[in-house]
Amino acid sequence: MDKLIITGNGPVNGEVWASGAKNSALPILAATLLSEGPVTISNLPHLQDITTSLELLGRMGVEPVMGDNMTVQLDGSKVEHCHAPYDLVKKMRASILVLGPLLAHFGSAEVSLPGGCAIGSRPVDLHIRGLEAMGAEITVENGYIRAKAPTGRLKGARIVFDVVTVTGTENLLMAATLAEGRTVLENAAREPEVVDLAQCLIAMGAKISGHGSDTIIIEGVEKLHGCEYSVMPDRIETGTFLVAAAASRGKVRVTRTRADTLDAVLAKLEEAGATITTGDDWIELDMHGKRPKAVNIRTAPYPAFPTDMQAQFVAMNAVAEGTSTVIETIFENRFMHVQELNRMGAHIALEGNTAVVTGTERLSGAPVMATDLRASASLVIAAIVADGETMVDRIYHIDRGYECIEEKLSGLGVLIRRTTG
Ligand SMILES: CC(=O)N[C@H]1[C@@H](OP(=O)(O)OP(=O)(O)OC[C@H]2O[C@@H](n3ccc(=O)[nH]c3=O)[C@H](O)[C@@H]2O)O[C@H](CO)[C@@H](O)[C@@H]1O
Ligand SMILES: C=C(OP(=O)(O)O)C(=O)O
Repeated sequence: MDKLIITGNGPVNGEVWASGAKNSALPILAATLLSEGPVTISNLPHLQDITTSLELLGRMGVEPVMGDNMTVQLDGSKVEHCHAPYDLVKKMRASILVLGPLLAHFGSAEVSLPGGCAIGSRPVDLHIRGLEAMGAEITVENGYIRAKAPTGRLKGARIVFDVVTVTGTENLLMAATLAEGRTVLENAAREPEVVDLAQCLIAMGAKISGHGSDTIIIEGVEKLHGCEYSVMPDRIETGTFLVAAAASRGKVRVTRTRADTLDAVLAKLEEAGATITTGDDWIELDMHGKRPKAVNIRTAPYPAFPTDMQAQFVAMNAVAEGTSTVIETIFENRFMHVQELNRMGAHIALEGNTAVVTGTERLSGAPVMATDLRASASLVIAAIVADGETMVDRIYHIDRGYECIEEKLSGLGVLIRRTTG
C-alpha cells in the first residue's frame, strides 16, 4: 500500500496550479449518459475517482475516447446496459450520479446502493424520493436500486429537498432535463459544482434557470446533443494549498483557479492573518512569516464554509495562536483526523460535532493513518509543519482527490516522497 513520507522543512513557498474539480467532473461525466452524440470534456483531473467513473461508463458500453491533456469524449447513445455494479460503486459513492441520467434517457436503471463511508452514513433517500415524485417506480433489494419510468419518460415535478444535498440536486437536475414538462427543485444545493453541471447541460441543449440559487427550474426537452465543455477549477484543492501555506507561515500563488468560489474560505484565511490578493484566475496568500491565528469554523452548505475544507483548517488551527472551535454540521463522523493529529502532538478535544483546538507552536512527525480524503489532506498539512518525519499510510484516499500531490507539493518546497509496498 502506498505511503507518503514528509519531512517538515519550513514554509510552503511558490506557485502551483489547480486541477479540474473532482466534484464537478464526476457529475459531468455522468451527464454524458444523457446525450445523443459525442460530449468532449476537458480539464478533467487525473484522479482515481475519474478512472473509476470512466470504467463504470465503459462497463455500460460507453467507451471513453481519450484525447490530449485529460480530454475525453463520451457518447450516451452508445449505452448497452443500464447497470452500475457493486464492485465499482463501492469504490466511489458518486457512482450514484448515473441513476438520474440512465432513468431519464433509457427509462430504467439498476444501481448498487453506495453504502456508508468513513465520514458518515450518507443515505440516498432524497435522490430516490425525488425520482419517485417524477413518476419512477423504484425498489431497493439485494443492495440494488432498481428504477423504472413506467411510461418510458419521467414527468416534471415540484421537489422540495428536506436537507440540502449536492449529489441529490445533481441527480434530479440531470433527470429533469429529459422529463416531460417542468421540474422545480427547491432548497436545492447552490455549490459551484452544481452550477458547472447545469452549464454543461445547457451546452448539451437543456433548458435550465436558477442554478446557483436555491430554486432551479428545468423545462424538459426531448433530446440532448453533444457539446464541448471544460470542467471548472477545484476549489477544495485550491483551498488545501492555501491552508498549507497559512499553517507553515509561507506564501503561495495558486493559478488556474477561481477566487469567487472560495469566499468563505478566503475570509477565514484573512481572519487567520493572511494577506490575500486575487486576480481573474489566481489567488495569492502571504503570511509574512507569521504564525496563523486560530479561527472558529462552522461548516454548512455553500456559500457558507465547506465541510470539505474542515479537516485542513483543523490542522492549521492545531499550530495556530489561540483556541478555536470547529463545528461540523454536515457529516456525523468527519473528525477522524483528530485522533491522528493528536498523535502528532496536537491538543484537540472532541465534544459531539465540535472540536476544540488549542494551538501549539510545534507538532512532531509520527506514523499516521489516512481515514478519508480530506483527513489525508489535513495529515499532510500537519506533516509539513511538524518537526521530523511523518509517514502517512493509506494514501489511496488522497489519490481520490489530489492530482500529482507529491509533484505539486515538491514544487512548493515540501520534502515529500511516495513509497510503495
Ligand atoms: C461527489 C461530491 O460532490 N461529493 C460532495 C457532496 O457529497 P454528497 O452529495 O454525497 O453530500 P450531500 O450534500 O448529499 O450530503 C449533505 C447531507 O445530506 C444528507 N443526505 C444526503 C442525501 C440524501 O438522500 N439524504 C440525506 O440525508 C447527508 O447524509 C449529509 O448529512 O457534497 C458534500 C457536502 O458538501 C461534500 O462533502 C462532498 O465532497
Ligand atoms: C467527501 C468527498 O468526496 P466524496 O463525496 O466523493 O466521498 C470530498 O471530496 O471531500
